[in-house]
Amino acid sequence: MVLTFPLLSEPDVERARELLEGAPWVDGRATAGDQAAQAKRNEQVPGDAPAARELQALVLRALERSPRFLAAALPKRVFPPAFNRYADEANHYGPHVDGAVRFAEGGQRVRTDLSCTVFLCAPESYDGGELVIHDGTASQSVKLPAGHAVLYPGTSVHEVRPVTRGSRLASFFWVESMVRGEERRRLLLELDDALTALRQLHGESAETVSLMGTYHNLLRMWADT
Ligand SMILES: O=C(O)CCC(=O)C(=O)O
Ligand SMILES: [Fe+2]
Repeated sequence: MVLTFPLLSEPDVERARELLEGAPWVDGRATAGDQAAQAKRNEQVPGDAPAARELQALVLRALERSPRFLAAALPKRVFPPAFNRYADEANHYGPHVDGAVRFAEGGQRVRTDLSCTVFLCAPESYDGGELVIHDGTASQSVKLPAGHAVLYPGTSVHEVRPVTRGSRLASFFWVESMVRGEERRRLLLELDDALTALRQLHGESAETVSLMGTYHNLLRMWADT
């Protein structure tokens, strides 16, 4: 499932762009595995740079307050958000898969059940730069307004198309979910969404309480906390 949703406020996006303008940038290949490094031509901010630290906190705060993210990802651990730029010669990331387990600073391991990109530039300000997610036989091309996020299966082959004008700034990170398995997460999200819609239509009732119980009992059965 590929899900898009607004995440960062306008002031957050502005602050992010301001910090990234003055941040140090290094070759993105430094953090890629062998296959991905061959496909990767972008730049990233080192994770320990002060700008990255402030921005990580900004993105994590927004994630904690996003009902859509919480309902879809059912997060157990979030890898510290990283920041990338595609422009000029370092302008694309060819088809690749993300490593199944990422090692964060301090030795924490995060299984990459879900991948997320938060777009930080207005789509009109650059050409190209679509994130293309290949899911079996179907492909989905995603280019979102500044501050919007896309959450997609960590299992997918994906790529960032060349940026041919301007530059594309983004935050990207991975999420280990409490619920293992895309299908289970999708069922829970569908149930959650249907329940919210039912409540809006008819208010709370014995039936919505009962369905709410079913949701939590499924989550209790599947969650690994
Ligand atoms: O820039 C993006 O949207 C995705 C980055 C990516 O796929 C990666 O760093 O593994
Ligand atoms: Fe990737």
